[in-house]
Amino acid sequence: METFGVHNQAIELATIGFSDVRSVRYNLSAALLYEESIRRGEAELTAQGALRATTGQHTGRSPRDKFVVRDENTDGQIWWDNNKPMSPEHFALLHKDMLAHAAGKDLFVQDLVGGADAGHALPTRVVTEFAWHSLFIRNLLIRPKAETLASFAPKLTIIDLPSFKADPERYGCRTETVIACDLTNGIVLIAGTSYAGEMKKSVFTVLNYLLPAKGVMPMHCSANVGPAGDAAVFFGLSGTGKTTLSADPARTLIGDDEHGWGENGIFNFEGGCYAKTIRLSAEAEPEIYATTQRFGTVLENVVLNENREPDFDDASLTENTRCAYPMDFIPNASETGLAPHPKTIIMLTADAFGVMPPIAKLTPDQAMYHFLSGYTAKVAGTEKGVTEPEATFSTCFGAPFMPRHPAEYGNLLKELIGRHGVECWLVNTGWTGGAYGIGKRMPIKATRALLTAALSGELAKVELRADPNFGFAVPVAVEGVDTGILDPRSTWADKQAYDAQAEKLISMFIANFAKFENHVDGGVRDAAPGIKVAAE
Ligand SMILES: Nc1ncnc2c1ncn2[C@@H]1O[C@H](COP(=O)(O)OP(=O)(O)O)[C@@H](O)[C@H]1O
Ligand SMILES: C=C(OP(=O)(O)O)C(=O)O
Ligand SMILES: [Mn+2]
Repeated sequence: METFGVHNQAIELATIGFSDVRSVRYNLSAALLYEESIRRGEAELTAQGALRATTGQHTGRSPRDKFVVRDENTDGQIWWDNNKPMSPEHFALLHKDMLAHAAGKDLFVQDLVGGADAGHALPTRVVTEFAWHSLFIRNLLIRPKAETLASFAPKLTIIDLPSFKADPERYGCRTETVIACDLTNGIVLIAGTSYAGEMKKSVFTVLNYLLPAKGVMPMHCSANVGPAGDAAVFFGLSGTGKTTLSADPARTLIGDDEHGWGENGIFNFEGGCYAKTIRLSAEAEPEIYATTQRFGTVLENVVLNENREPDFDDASLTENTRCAYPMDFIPNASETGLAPHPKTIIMLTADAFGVMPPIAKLTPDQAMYHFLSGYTAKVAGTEKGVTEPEATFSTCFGAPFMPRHPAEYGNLLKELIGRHGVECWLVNTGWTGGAYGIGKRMPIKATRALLTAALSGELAKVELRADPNFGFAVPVAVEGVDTGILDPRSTWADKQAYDAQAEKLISMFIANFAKFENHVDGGVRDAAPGIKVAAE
């Protein structure tokens, strides 16, 4: 077996079961990974110097193909209603067959870290079949200092072999795609998908399992910090604006997707960002746009024209086009990934029903209600004639990544919000002036202006009114923002249609929350929508 690159000789791949691999390239830099990716025909250079790859059939995550090994350690810890169990025997067989599948192949290894707080860091080794996956994960996670690589000791190993097709009969999985997590031994196996996001969200899943046991709250959120040390976190499901809104020239970016909240404040799990690029505009998102026009960034499923220039309006491969870049490609990004205890929590939702106001102040009970609900709405987007949005309730704003019961995360968050006196806001980045199909998406400019006012403390001083459906407090007027958009009902031409839509959304919230009723106290139950109206 030929090996290249600096690494810990004591834990070469040969020592962890890869006996017949042809070559292993450890910790290659971006330039070398570009050369390897292009030479192998995995990816192409863009006109501006980014590296572009496509992923074939899978252009997003495969949550239904994700499994957690059920053993005596995990059995009592995992929320099995939300996680699919895999037997240790099935996992061992899958592991063995994947090791055998690697025979004769050239593999790539990156030794990286998940978790910027040294006290909670998870050294992670990522073994990939594709050179471009090696660059992706090198961009996304924290790169340890070069001089530490020779003694690197991973606590998590990810084996990512997209060309391995899993046999459901043999491994107890669902399709030929599988993401199998052995939380006890720190091994994640990824097969049958080339979507690079699976790797980063696997690290997140493992940290979401490990950290609550240490009293640290893991969060599916972006984070930034103002000049006065006023940190903010932005919870939200995919597409709600975590990445877009955390890139703010007036604030230092901490991270765009995954953070922990521990005794010293908040810390990024990652060392890079993974932004959506569909219809990306230089005007609305200048910092993110700039990352796509340079060496080092990975473009995933972005269509290139004949001059190899990206066409961000082309959704022919997927709506979920992406770019992946290290943190320092964003000007004003933190070098440490650390920030003080947050002053503000923003819960983002993209309400395609157009019912929710663009911003609302939440009491701690309302914050807990909305955290456990995890509401957003999906739009069909590409399907013609589909005007009806689909509600999604994903608890903790990230159910696919949460191995433990939501009450564990909820209780941790509640305690931290109380202890640090955190202000909470709900922000709707979705539709205004009608539901999807009739109204339009909230202008990014308006959302940014409202966030700036909330984060500066200015919004806490303005007059607030209670939303008749949800009970939370909505600003009546905000300087620099069109007053009309603050009251969603007033933006609808047809008020009866608004009321009917609101009623529908409320009943979905109530039906969804039934499973949490016995896990929360009366205050949180009373934060449900509709209740206030009925009582008055
Ligand atoms: N008002 C808005 N706020 C935030 N994003 C918006 C808004 N309007 C449109 N968008 C678009 O929605 C998408 C939000 O995606 P992103 O920030 O990547 O979400 P997340 O990181 O939460 O998955 C981006 O493509 C952005 O351009
Ligand atoms: C990487 C992802 O996260 P997000 O969409 O929240 O940015 C994903 O869902 O694949
Ligand atoms: Mn994101």
